[in-house]
Amino acid sequence: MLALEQLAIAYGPHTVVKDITLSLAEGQIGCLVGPSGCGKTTILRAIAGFEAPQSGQIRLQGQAVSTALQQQAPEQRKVGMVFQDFALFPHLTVADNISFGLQQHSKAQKAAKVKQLLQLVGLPDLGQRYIHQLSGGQQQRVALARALAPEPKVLLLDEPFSSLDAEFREVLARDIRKILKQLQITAVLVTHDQFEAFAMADMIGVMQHGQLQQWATPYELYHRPASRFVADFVGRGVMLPGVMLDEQRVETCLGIFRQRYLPDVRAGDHVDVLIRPDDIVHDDESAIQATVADKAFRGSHILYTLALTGGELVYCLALSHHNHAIGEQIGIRLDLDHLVLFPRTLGAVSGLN
Ligand SMILES: Nc1ncnc2c1ncn2[C@@H]1O[C@H](COP(=O)(O)OP(=O)(O)OP(=O)(O)O)[C@@H](O)[C@H]1O
Repeated sequence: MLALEQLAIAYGPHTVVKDITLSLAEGQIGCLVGPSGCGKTTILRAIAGFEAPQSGQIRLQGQAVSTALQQQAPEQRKVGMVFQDFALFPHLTVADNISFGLQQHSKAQKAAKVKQLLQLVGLPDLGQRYIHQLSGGQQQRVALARALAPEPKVLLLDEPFSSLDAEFREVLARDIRKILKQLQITAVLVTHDQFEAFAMADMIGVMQHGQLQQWATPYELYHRPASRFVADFVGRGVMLPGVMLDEQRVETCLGIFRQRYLPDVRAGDHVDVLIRPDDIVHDDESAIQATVADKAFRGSHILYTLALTGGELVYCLALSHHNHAIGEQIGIRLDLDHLVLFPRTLGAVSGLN
């Protein structure tokens, strides 16, 4: 449905998007995450038709719409956009905002469309309100309805939730995902917030310096990060130092772990093993003791920061009835489903994020 093939985009002499290849099937939701300035918005603008490629191409429904030589005009692409600041018209009602892009439709068609979309975004009774009479979340739903009104094939969402409260964002992201899935719309979301990406996306692309580091499902990205950068950027975790005993076994201060297929490592190599908070299990029976250095209450869980006897810090996600005070010693064991490790290179830091 949407394919970016070896896409590069430059502003003057600076190539800010480099060799991006990714694709989404019809109805799939993709998400681009990465540090500020890594090129996420530039990619959205190129898909919408506002930036021309330096090389490579963009295909929509099999047809090349952007190449270095030719550009289909933005209004012919059937691509809708939802922005961070909503960009709604304050002097128009909700209904008029939604029907704004439907100039060629009759009054009755517009009214029917507005009614259907208000229903879809969960605001059936708010058509006659003005924008300032709505909450931030309601405004974002109106912005979504307005973008959906012309029935786009692809919807682009640029940090659509960033002005909303953190706890509310994930809920809205889930709701919007349901709406997009119901309509089978292909969408690309740009966000800084990985939890928003997890809540909404089928596929996530992690970008750094204009390049795509990994394009994978949220599960794969979290459990099988392709690089140290992705491991650091997505989810919490620490890198625990280890030494390879042979090509399949690594020794760490939490024990010896084994896996059959590991990257190119040999006996004696120094590595960093990625440990997620859910890999560390609180176990009173365990001989391995750790000291609670910090704790964060998360409702059903407590996220502990634990100091191991050698001083290394790890996270542990424990059910919240396992309530321990800072300074207390608790038993832990490592429950690794699979090993993610990276060869230790000069300058690599193992630490918390
Ligand atoms: N119109 C422009 N002219 C020149 N350089 C630009 C222009 N727009 C963006 N850039 C540069 O291109 C790079 C990528 O910008 P882009 O807005 O795509 O990043 P981003 O990942 O979306 O960042 P953020 O998360 O901060 O929004 C940045 O270095 C930015 O300064």
